[in-house]
Amino acid sequence: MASPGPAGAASAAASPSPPMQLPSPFAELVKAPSGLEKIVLRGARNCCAEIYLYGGQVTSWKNDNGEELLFLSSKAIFKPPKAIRGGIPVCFPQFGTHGNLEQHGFARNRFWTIDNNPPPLPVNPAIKAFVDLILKPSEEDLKIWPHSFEFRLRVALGPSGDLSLTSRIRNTNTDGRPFSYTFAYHTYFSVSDISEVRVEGLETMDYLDNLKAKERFTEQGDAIVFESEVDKVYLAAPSKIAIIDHEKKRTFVVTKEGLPDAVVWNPWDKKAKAMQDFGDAEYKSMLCVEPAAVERPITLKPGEEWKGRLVLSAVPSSYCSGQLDPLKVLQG
Ligand SMILES: O=P(O)(O)OC[C@H]1O[C@@H](O)[C@H](O)[C@@H](O)[C@@H]1O
Repeated sequence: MASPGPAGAASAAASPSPPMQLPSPFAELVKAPSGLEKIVLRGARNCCAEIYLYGGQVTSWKNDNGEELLFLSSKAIFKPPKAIRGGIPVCFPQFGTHGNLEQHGFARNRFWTIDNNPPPLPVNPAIKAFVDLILKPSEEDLKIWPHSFEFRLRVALGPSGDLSLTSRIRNTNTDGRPFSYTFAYHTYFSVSDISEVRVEGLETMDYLDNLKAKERFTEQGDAIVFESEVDKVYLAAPSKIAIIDHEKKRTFVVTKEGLPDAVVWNPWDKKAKAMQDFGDAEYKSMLCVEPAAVERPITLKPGEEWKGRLVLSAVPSSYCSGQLDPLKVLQG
């Protein structure tokens, strides 16, 4: 019996193409109105997630009640070479301007394919909705970043609605050369009102301020609140960070593995207006908290593989009129 081919082959086939077989019966490949293909993962009740092959990018994550938890700009452009504004773009092999490549590297504006036969990954057997994607460099990519790699990304929706992204990057250079890269899961959270949001877990951390020529500072002892533009790379941040949305009475818990740093970004009003693919007032309803490896690039020798994981959960905040217990959120 013939095994299903890779998604790239399916998308290149003459239309109408037969429905693509995905390993999970809870995953479906559909064509978005833009013409781009996306995978829809369906979890319990109304939980679901959407992942575009373009950018290997998660663009939607909904909870039990079908409420959207990620921010996606109403002005997002679903057309290469522009990266999709919102969701979870993957920044690789460069975060920001930390190198000579285009801002945030090229993985976010390349077409990924479905990997129907990935190397085994230890998984929670309760996870039924998942998809594995893969990105390999094209001839053009090799001209701008002369390294051969395999980047495997698994996106999974857990039984309680948690969203996990697991990246495995392997150096497949055949000339014996190592390579180094920086990385981020550029996660855009949807929030009720940025002035009602605070971030816990980054207090007292050192950070590089992108608004001050990447100079190093130390954060004060209080939770982070937002009153103006923020663009900071927190160094050696803890593995759990909480984003508390008082108005929505919702807390996002961000758990990261293999990613020492965490970027916090909100463009605020002036920068929002300057961005073509972002609404003027949309800065009020989003916040980026991005597990990352920025300060110290990751180096892989040929044959070596790196793993970096992000798990997102959204829980009702116990906050009413008193203080939320940050330890409960961060440890619980
Ligand atoms: O507009 P882009 O390339 O998607 O980047 C958005 C922002 O992404 C953040 O991660 C960076 O820290 C910011 O400096 C940057 O402005």
